[in-house]
Amino acid sequence: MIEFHNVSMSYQRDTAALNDVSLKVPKGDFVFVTGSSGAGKSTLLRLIYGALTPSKGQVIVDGQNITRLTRSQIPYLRRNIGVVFQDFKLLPNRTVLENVAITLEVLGWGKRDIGKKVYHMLKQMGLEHKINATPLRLSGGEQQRVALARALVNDPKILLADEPTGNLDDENKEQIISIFREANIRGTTVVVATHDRRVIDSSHKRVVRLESGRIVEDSDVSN
Ligand SMILES: Nc1ncnc2c1ncn2[C@@H]1O[C@H](COP(=O)(O)OP(=O)(O)OP(=O)(O)O)[C@@H](O)[C@H]1O
Repeated sequence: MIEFHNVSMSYQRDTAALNDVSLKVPKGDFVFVTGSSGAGKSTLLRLIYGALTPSKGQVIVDGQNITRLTRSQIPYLRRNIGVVFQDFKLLPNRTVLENVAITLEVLGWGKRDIGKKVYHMLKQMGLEHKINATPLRLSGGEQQRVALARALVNDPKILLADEPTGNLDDENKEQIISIFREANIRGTTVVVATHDRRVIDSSHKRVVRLESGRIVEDSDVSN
């Protein structure tokens, strides 16, 4: 589903954010990417959804070499990828319902189907009573669940999440991780960047550890 072949990425000359990274994430896998601040976790995720192109090497996502995609092809790649950003990136002046509906509007869904699907998704997230609230009136955990609902509402092939449990308490963390697990059981390939040791240890999933832009540990023996 996701393949990195000798990928290097430099934002500035002479400093590599990723250095000769090779990695395979098969369809249906669940992987934590960990490492200290600045290790390259966000860079690795950005390369998967085509926000960056590698300075060297190839990135293959869902059979497509993203290095070769034109700018106009990137939105088509992203239709299959749900992304949860470190800072949520919710639209502050839109309601919870509108924030989640955007994913389906972009895909051209009809209004009635959007309403049904979004309500169902928000109910699953325990947010049905907040559909008309705006994000600033929500707690951090609730905002995170709205961001997750937006990323998952179209059942994407891939879910990418950057530090999704950052400022959450244990109860909220557990809730977020179980949403990832359920999406994974439904067939979504999940890649989560986190430095949260407790979340990783309690999940018993594959762990890829980066240090200074290189993979220094991969718990998957087949890689
Ligand atoms: N937009 C940018 N311009 C220049 N350098 C950048 C940029 N984004 C990241 N970097 C550098 O690339 C390296 C990897 O950064 P990245 O954000 O991928 O790390 P990270 O592991 O996600 O860190 P964190 O846990 O703090 O989010 C760091 O040295 C960082 O300073």
